[in-house]
Amino acid sequence: MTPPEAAGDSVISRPGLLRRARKPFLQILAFAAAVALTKILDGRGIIQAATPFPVILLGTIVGMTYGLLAVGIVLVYRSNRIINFAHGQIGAFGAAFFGVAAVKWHIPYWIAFAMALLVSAATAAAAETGVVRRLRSAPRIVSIVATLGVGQFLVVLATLINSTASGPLYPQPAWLPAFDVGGLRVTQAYSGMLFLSPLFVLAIVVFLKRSRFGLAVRAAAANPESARMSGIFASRMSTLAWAIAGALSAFTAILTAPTQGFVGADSFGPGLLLRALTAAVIGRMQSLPVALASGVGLGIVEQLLLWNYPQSGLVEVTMFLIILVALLVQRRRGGRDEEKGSWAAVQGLRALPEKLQRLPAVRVMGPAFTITSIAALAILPLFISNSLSVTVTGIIAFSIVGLSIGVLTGLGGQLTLGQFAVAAIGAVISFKVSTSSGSFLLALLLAGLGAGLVSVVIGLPALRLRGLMLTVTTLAFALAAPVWLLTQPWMLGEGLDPGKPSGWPFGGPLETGRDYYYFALALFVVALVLAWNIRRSGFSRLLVAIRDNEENARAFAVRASLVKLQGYLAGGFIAGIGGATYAHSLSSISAGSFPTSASIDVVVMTVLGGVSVLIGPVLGAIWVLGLPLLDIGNIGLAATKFGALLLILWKAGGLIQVVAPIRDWIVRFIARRHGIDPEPSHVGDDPADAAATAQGVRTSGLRLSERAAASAPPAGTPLLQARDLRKSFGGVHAVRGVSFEVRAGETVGLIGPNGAGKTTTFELLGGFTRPDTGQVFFNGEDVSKVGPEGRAQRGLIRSFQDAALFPTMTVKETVMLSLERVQPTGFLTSTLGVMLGERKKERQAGALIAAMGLDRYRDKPIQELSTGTRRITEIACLVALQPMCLLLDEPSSGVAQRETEALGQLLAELKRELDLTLVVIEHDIPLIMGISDRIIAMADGELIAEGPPDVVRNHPRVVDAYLGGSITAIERSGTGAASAGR
Ligand SMILES: Nc1ncnc2c1ncn2[C@@H]1O[C@H](COP(=O)(O)OP(=O)(O)OP(=O)(O)O)[C@@H](O)[C@H]1O
Repeated sequence: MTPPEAAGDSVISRPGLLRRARKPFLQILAFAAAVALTKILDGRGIIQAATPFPVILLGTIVGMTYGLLAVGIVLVYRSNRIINFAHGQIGAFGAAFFGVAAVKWHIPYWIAFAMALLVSAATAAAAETGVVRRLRSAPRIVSIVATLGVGQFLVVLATLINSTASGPLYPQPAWLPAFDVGGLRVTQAYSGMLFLSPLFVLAIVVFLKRSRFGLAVRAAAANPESARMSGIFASRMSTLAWAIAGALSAFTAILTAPTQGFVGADSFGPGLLLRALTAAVIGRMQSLPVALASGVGLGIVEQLLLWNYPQSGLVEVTMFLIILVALLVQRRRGGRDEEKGSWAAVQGLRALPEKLQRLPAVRVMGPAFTITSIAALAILPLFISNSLSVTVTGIIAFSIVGLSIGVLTGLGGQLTLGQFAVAAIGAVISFKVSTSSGSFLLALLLAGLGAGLVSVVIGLPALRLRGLMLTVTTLAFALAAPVWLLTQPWMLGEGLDPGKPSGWPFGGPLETGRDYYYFALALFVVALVLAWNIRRSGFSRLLVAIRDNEENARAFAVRASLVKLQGYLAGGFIAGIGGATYAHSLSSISAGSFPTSASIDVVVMTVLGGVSVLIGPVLGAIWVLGLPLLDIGNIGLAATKFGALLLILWKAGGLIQVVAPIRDWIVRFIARRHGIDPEPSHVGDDPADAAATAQGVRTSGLRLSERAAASAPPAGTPLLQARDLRKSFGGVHAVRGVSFEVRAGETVGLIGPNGAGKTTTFELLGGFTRPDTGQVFFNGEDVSKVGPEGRAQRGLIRSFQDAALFPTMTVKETVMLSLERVQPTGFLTSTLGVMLGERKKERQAGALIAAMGLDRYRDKPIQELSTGTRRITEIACLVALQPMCLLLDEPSSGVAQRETEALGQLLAELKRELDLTLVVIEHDIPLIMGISDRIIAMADGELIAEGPPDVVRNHPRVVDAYLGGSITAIERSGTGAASAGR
């Protein structure tokens, strides 16, 4: 086991004066660069006049607020790996409380101040325990959407408790000085920001660094698992981190309140959050001081821009660009801060067992439901007014954009918050093309393609860095689009009439709301078919595999980056169609038609409906946009605003989880009428049997018809070579100059105590980690610069210690995924619904599953299998991948002791059947000694012995490395794994 990358390095003290001095030095340098740049721009007349000092001072003060908020965002991110969208509102709520305490109850300023900080801290802690922690088994995006709900709730609550004390009426901090600098009046509140903020952050840093709690908070954030093992309650520490963040937010809000007009919903909405997020991103979501300093820097940049170009929307664009650049220059991070597939929690409809799926009555259920719904939609205009048709058209357009989120977020697992802005691009293109060419069909096609390309461009920076980076870039885009991009004269300018579809095949312009409604409905059906094609095709398998376990997908030769980009393209295309549908329904469109809130609403809507199913976004749109149409007054509003939050807390998978039992009930009814047991045997913890599998392999003649392109070299020739590989993680030298060679047809065992560097060596061989120095040769080719998927493509395939595979995919889907190496799925054919080769893959997967004795589990999701059965499934996948050389990482881990002998037989059988070369890491000494031709032993990152099992077994350095004990004794005791270092 290797520990997760230590998060939070930056506040943990680092040795060396130079290192410690580096950051402030860089900050001073950046400040000097900014001043120099200002001077240069000034000299060239790009900046209007010499920027007065007060502008910079104001920037510093405002920047402090961004910095403080950024610090809170980083704290929360480090604890739960989520972005808290209620962060600003939690502070605003504290500020509202402060208003009441200081003004109504006449409590002295600083006492009320302390009380307000406590209120916000408690609110944040409550949000963490009541909402975020409840949703911890669901994907992070659900928690994020829930924090949006918490934010909305708090805004309403804040307005309820305090609607009087705001703006100039709001108390200024007592005892602090107020003075003038040039034209700027530094009020008491500004003084507070300027002088108290650094002190407050300093106090927090000292608390985190010096106190027992602080240490625990950092330890829990860096590695919850090991923190728990050392007796720290990780969850309590994360509550504490939220509480600190809440207090910080209140601190900011109370001091900024007197400088603002009214502390309303928008004052703490996405705009403010984006500035804070930008600062947090520059701090790599890790470092508190860098986040604070960046916030100040951004404040100065903002004031400079506003001073020189008032009202131009340049601030948002600059933030967007800064985020892009900050992400692009950041080093690729280890993927270990990823969540492990928790998508099952939002699964809407469980896959039905195959024999049920085959029943005609069950088969027609889906299409019958869809056709009935569309027929109902088609006759709807007959019963509603023309203007209501226009409103319903809007719902349809939102649903189309929602479908695109279903693809990107539901399948791809990437949260996008800028999809309505992407839709806006589609709208503009559709307007331009239709007015210039007169062809609405061409306009729609180009609208989709253009929006798809924009979506790819926004996705690019987030491609390298996993986690929530797409969320950040897309949010920035959602903010920059309406205030700058769309207002440009070459986009929408002041606003324009988008025109109604006319010409072939529409006939005259679709003037009435009803006519247009049918057009929108037709586009909805097109988008629905596209999204459906994607969901049922091999392409969705690729997306889901990457979402569930990117590393493993790449080890299975899936080109993760390409697939993600294709996902962005497909999602963008559908959003573009949605944007065009929306635009032409209106009589005039402007930047204001595509507000940031629409991008966020459409995500909330999709998650609310059910992100994991096709119709989720439609259900969500009906709830969020349809309910308020009913004449039920505030109930409708309450249902959409707070109902959303409550619903997600109740069913993380959204509305679909509420209606799913209806489908299951109907299916059970049909099954019983056909005499089929609807609940097939519960096989979860009854593991597949390695001995039976070995027998199956022996008798089945496993070779699949297609062979991978490259053929294996003759036995005995060098196949895999490691040359002087070195890798350090910080101060840990995991691998120190390892060289060895594996010849075709060999089985090589890699042994060594815990932490010897075996897994890291595998990562280097497989291309998952770049070596500091050294090379890897495979089949005569230097593959050192080739990524894992490229190496897998060439036939060098690795397995993982935990055999986690793809938690939400079924055994059949997983095996079909591994057939992709030899029979790749086409992106275009998938989206167009041409399911070439799917049947064949299904047949081959079926045969392999049967040969491996996995028939009982074929429709079970991987996460419901025992480790032993997962191992066998993994081996089935490895066979389907048709490797030349297999790197197996502890194949016996999780397999019962009595099964390991059979496992050895199984591996030998596979090797013989498939002409494999094997490199195996094993702690089970009898097993590895039994199957290997040669053993390589490692300790402390170095190779300590190499040779036939008998020689290595008695090698003094090997004996020494195994805790000074005798490896033969370990072997005899039969508990190799336990005593060899576990
Ligand atoms: N990403 C990483 N960040 C920091 N340290 C790491 C990382 N990966 C590995 N290490 C460290 O490198 C050393 C070698 O780890 P590695 O997992 O390769 O050993 P191993 O022999 O495979 O051990 P095990 O048998 O427990 O799997 C360990 O000290 C580990 O803590």
